[in-house]
Amino acid sequence: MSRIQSDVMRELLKVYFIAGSVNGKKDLVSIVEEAIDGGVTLFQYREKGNGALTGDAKYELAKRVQELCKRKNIPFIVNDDVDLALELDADGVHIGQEDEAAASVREKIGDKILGISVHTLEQAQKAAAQGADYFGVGPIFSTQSKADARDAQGTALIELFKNHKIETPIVAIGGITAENTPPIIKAGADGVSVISAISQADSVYEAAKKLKEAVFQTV
Ligand SMILES: C=C1C=NC(C(F)(F)F)=NC1=N
Ligand SMILES: [Mg+2]
Repeated sequence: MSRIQSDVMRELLKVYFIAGSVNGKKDLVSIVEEAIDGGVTLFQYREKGNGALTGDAKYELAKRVQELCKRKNIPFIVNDDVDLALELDADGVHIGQEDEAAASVREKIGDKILGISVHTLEQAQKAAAQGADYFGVGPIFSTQSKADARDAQGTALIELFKNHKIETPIVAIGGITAENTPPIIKAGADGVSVISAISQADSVYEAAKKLKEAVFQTV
């Protein structure tokens, strides 16, 4: 296996759904199935926040969601927990600046997908040098999903990266909805990632479908 091509990565990032057991109104497997049927292109298992699962319960749920993603041909990414990603043979991991160093994660995961949250041009340049396959950039708008989120930054950082000819695929995150997606894509993001806009929707299927339309209708 070799590292993912950036044009393939850009396609996967179009509608990137992120969720764990605490984010939805019903069981995670049903939510993820509906989201994928609605048009989600990539899934990240992020088990975080009050009441988040740990240990065997976390492993069992992750395995069930991974099996669903396999059936639906959607890559399965694990947030933060590199050991869990390796145990499951997940398709990749996503890490933040305060998680394990990117170089050592790349060492452990081989050619799997490595996503890194970046908040400055310097962090982006460093992350690219350490083998990031994509950047998570945000929060674009204020978010309810991350207790320790930084201040909302709008699309400024996406535009800065594009002006500096950063080649690494970029997915925006933070308070994103179908309504506020067009300017994010226009600013140069390859896709949008969401938690609540899909996981908290009355119709998960419709929310995913609307988000996909918002991304693909923005030229
Ligand atoms: C904190 C995060 C920031 N960005 C992303 C992603 F959208 F995948 F890039 N995932 C996270 N868990
Ligand atoms: Mg993290």
